[in-house]
Amino acid sequence: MSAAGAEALLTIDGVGKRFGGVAAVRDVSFSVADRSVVGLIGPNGSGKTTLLNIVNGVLAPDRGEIRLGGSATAGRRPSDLAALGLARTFQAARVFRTLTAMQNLFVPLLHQKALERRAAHRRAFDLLVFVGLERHADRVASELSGGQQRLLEFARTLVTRPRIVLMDEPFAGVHPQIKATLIRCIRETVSREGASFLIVSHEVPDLVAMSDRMVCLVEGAVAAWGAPADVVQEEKVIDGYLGRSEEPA
Ligand SMILES: Nc1ncnc2c1ncn2[C@@H]1O[C@H](COP(=O)(O)OP(=O)(O)OP(=O)(O)O)[C@@H](O)[C@H]1O
Repeated sequence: MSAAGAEALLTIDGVGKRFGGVAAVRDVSFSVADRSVVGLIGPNGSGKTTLLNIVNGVLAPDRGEIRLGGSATAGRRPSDLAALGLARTFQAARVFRTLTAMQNLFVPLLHQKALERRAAHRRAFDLLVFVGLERHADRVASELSGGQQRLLEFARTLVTRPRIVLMDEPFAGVHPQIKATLIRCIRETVSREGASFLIVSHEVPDLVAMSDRMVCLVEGAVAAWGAPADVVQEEKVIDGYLGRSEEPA
């Protein structure tokens, strides 16, 4: 059995990626279990987004393997991986700006042929209620605040009932109240829908509080992996990312 674990939903095993002379990701292994939240931390330029892009199928790794639900993802395009249950949110929220909040959820639902119109409408509204945007159902997405667009983007990822959601900096620049809503929605999606999350964030205390496992990358390599409270106390994580607080003389 590899260090990354045998029964995980997502397994990242010995993955590496170079851009010319830069080793952006170096021999990275960890896993995301079913129904769990994994927090991914590390300083700027440590390879977090590159790793998400590899998991998502946007970039091909130079070495190593990724398995989703037991199947190797090599050679699969992002759309194939989405069909296998992988969803993603981005640093800048991606919504259909000219559609209303309701239409943002309803339109992708209609593409799921199994759902008839009335059922799609009900599910779209339920998702709006879930993220607390029901009062804004008829507002065009571009008129929503940045934080509200982030909640809408999150609701959109749930439309397909993903098994795992990759999130890149979901809390950056977001009002504390919206952040609290997002954290509640993430945890409830784990418990209600059985989904898992891999979340990149610099908001370390929030990530420690909400994650089941954490991994820290420093210069593209895993500096620590394990229980959040342990990871943030690792020497390599303190030296490479968090720094030390001033101690009284
Ligand atoms: N397309 C690319 N071409 C060349 N170098 C790249 C490319 N993408 C990323 N890099 C380099 O790879 C390294 C890792 O970058 P990456 O964006 O993955 O880090 P990050 O941890 O996500 O950073 P941040 O926290 O600032 O978003 C950096 O040195 C970056 O400059």
